[in-house]
Amino acid sequence: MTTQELVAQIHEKQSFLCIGLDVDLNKIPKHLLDKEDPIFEFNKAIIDATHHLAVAYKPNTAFYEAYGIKGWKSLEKTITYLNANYPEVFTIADAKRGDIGNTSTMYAKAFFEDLEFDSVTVAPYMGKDSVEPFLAFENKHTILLALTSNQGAFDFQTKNVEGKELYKQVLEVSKSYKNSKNLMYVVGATKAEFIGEIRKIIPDSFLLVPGVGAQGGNLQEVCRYGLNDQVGLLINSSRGIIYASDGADYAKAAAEKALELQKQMENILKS
Ligand SMILES: O=C(O)c1cc(=O)[nH]c(=O)n1[C@@H]1O[C@H](COP(=O)(O)O)[C@@H](O)[C@H]1O
Repeated sequence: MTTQELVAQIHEKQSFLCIGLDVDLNKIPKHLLDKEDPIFEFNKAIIDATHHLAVAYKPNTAFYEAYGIKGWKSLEKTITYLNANYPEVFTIADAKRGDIGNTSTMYAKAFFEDLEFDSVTVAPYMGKDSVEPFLAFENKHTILLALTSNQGAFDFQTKNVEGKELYKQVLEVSKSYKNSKNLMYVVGATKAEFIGEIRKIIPDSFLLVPGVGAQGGNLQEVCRYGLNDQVGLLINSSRGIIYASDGADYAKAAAEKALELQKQMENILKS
């Protein structure tokens, strides 16, 4: 998917919501556990109930890999279902990959060619030759971890390296990578006060912002600093939406939570 198509979808739905499909068998409604593929059944119902309110879906691959081959099958069924039924939505494989060049190419093939995701999250730690193999794929997007939502972000990411915080070095240096137009960046909603500085370095890039809902990030504050001419934000909520209810009404309850966020986004876009 091109960035222009993503932006058009945001305007049409008046939403820049990304729903995180982080499916934990201990948290989904008990009646689904009798089904052949409980994870896919859960995802399908959530997607069907929310696709008009969200512009992106982000399965975190850890929640699938944890269940071995069965989990990987559920992931494959989920992305195939999304691409077949809702081709307008932007899909993110939250896999946080990155390795030496030839290995990164294989990771990129796994998520872009085999599973046909639009994007994948990538860790910048191994540098240029670990990121560029992902960027080589046309109309696919590499979402680089810049400033993450967790407390451990302060261990390294905000440390001063040659006169500048490390996350700023990541932003600046990555702009020089080949095909850097295919880059987006992860910035945690819990780090909203940093977004103004981040926008000075990457005014035009899309930011994937996880951490609203369960982690306590504030949507209004993120938007105050993060919105740009083409909106430029994808706000992710996982647990806050998909586990709104653990009863038979789980999909309806998820849609209600998604609607709350979409309404706030619509108001922000109109103001
Ligand atoms: O790359 C991510 O998506 C990510 C980066 C980050 O800094 N913080 C963060 O929470 N995430 C992911 O975003 C999701 C957040 O889930 P909730 O806290 O349940 O909304 C999880 O899949 C996390 O792995």
